[in-house]
Amino acid sequence: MTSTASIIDGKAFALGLRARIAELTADFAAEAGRAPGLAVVLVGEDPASAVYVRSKHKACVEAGMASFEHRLPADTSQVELLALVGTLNADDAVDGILVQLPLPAQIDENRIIAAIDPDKDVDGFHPVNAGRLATGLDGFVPCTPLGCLMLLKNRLGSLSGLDAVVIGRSNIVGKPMAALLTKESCTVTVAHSRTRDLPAVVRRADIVVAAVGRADMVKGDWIKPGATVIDVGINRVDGKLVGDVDFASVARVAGAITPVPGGVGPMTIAVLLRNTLVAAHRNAGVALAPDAI
Ligand SMILES: Nc1nc(=O)c2c([nH]1)NC[C@@H]1CN(c3ccc(C(=O)N[C@@H](CCC(=O)O)C(=O)O)cc3)C=[N+]21
Ligand SMILES: [Mg+2]
Repeated sequence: MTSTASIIDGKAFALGLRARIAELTADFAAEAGRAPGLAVVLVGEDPASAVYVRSKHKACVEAGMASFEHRLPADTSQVELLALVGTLNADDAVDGILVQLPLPAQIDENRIIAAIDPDKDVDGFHPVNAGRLATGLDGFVPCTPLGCLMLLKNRLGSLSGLDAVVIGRSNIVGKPMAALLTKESCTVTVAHSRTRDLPAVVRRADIVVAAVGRADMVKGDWIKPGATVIDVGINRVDGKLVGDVDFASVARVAGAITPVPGGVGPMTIAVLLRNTLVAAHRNAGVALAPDAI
């Protein structure tokens, strides 16, 4: 007999979150006399990046936030981009700054991230925010892992004591995801390209978060029956979007699974709005209840 996993509808969850954020945005605007503002910087013409930037802009406007888009040519120098970041850091209408990655080869991404005011770093990529997360201080948490955590808590309630395996160790997803799950009292394993017998490691997990960037890598026979599987992958194969998880085989074994598209991706954008709203409250000195979102 084959069972079928529940589908975790990230798109629906994200829409609910965005509606709640829109309400809180209106409250903020009434109190502060201005809308929260997000600046998004896109360097070059990468079509996938242009699509993401457009959906971020649309989500911002729908939530009642101000969206400032800056499109720079592909041959922009590092000095020019640093100057723009400096201008945005100093602009009181800008609560959050997002510089779309990847950047062209002549620009050092780490230099740009380090130049963003940590208190406007709504991506949570600045080393100060990574350090705050690692040490349990308030700061900005990267949008994708925080979105994954929200889906997990919505599905499972308490995560305390669960075995979690994060596949991938990037600064953007794997490392912050592991930190968040550790904070939730999971027993966390970070697996990666050098992990020996990855299927055996994944088979121990109650929670699997796949963030490796390899289409359909995680197979059904790696999954403990009933496990919750979060697929962070966004791979384009023959013009189609596919995750890091082989959905067909894993859905027969898992208890719940996120689809691609419609799973983690929409949560990333909703959390970006959430972080921008939090930044606006901090920058304007307006209180926001800790459990408001
Ligand atoms: N500084 C920076 N911050 C980012 O957060 C950032 C970035 N750079 N560079 C690129 C990645 C990628 N990313 C996604 C956002 C939304 C979807 C999303 O909404 N995906 C939809 C489908 C989109 C489609 O069909 O192409 C879904 O999964 O259902 C995906 C990916 C944010 N990123
Ligand atoms: Mg992000």
